[in-house]
Amino acid sequence: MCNNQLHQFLHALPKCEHHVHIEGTISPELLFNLASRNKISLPMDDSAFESPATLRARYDKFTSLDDFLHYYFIGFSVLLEASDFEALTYDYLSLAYSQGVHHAEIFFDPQAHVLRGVAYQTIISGLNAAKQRAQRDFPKLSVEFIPCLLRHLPVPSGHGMLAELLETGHFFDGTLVGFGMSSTELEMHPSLYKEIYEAARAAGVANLTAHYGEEGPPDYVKDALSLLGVRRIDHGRRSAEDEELIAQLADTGTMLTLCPLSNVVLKGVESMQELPIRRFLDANVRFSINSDDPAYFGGYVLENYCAVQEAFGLSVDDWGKIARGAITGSWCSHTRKEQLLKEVEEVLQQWV
Ligand code: HPA
Ligand SMILES: [Zn+2]
Repeated sequence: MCNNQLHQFLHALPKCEHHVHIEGTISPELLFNLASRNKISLPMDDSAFESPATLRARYDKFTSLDDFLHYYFIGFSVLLEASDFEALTYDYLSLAYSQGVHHAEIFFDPQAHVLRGVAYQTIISGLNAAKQRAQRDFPKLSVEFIPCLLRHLPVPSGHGMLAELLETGHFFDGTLVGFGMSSTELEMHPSLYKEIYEAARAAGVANLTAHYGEEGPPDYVKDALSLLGVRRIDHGRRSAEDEELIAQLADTGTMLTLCPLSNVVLKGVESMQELPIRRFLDANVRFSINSDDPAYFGGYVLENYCAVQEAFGLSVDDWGKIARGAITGSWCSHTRKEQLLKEVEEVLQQWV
């Protein structure tokens, strides 16, 4: 945990999380428990799966996004029942709330679950049950869900998943707040997904996002904006390498959902200090700070805030700018944004 004198302030500051994969919140202990309860066999030929301790030790040695994804997809194959998704989501929400998260937009990967025989309805009923329980228990918390397409699967499978999601009507009844895309990035150019995003837009899904600029070059971010019509970029870290793109992001108010600990653990950067946090702040690029896959990357939202503070020594004014930007970039109602902004201003006033 952060020893910096601003730790208490960062804890108290109402935070928005826009980039957490619910499947990335499974601890090694829970993973082994669920594997045993649901009779899912873990790979016998990988010594990392000998015990929770050996698995956790393997997480310290990730070499890249794809190296992590290999473990992430095996890890979430232990989720079977709606109650598994409910418990995972409720536990994440209670931990996030204890760290001062007041608005959470949670990713999940329906395509991979459906392909291994877990119905979309099973997943969503678990997520919804957790949301209802959390909103009852944590009155200052709002929760939204965003399904992500997976780029390592064939493009036609993505078309099929979008069609299934559209048929449920869940984009228009408050169940799903937007539509995203994740998984492997290099060589997965946005042009491959143009028709899928066009179909989503044509059906009336306005809140579109995609993971780009995590490992891929700034051109992927530019092309995601122009070809896919995304309103937000998940990660977007490498946008800082292109001055024109920085200006475009600032002018359009496009939010980047940065994941600092994730970038360090997956070796996108050698150290936290290499992240373009100061550059984005100075250029008025809106961003939020997020945990991505907290069970794998050594920290939830507050640990990410503290790590950024340790590396950059930001001021209360800087954090005010980050907090307001994250609220403005959230996918919630105008009224909810006003509430969140009020809560942030109350905390900021105590610290000026
Ligand atoms: O950081 C990520 N990047 C891409 N796909 C992912 N799926 C879970 N986490 C990630
Ligand atoms: Zn992610």
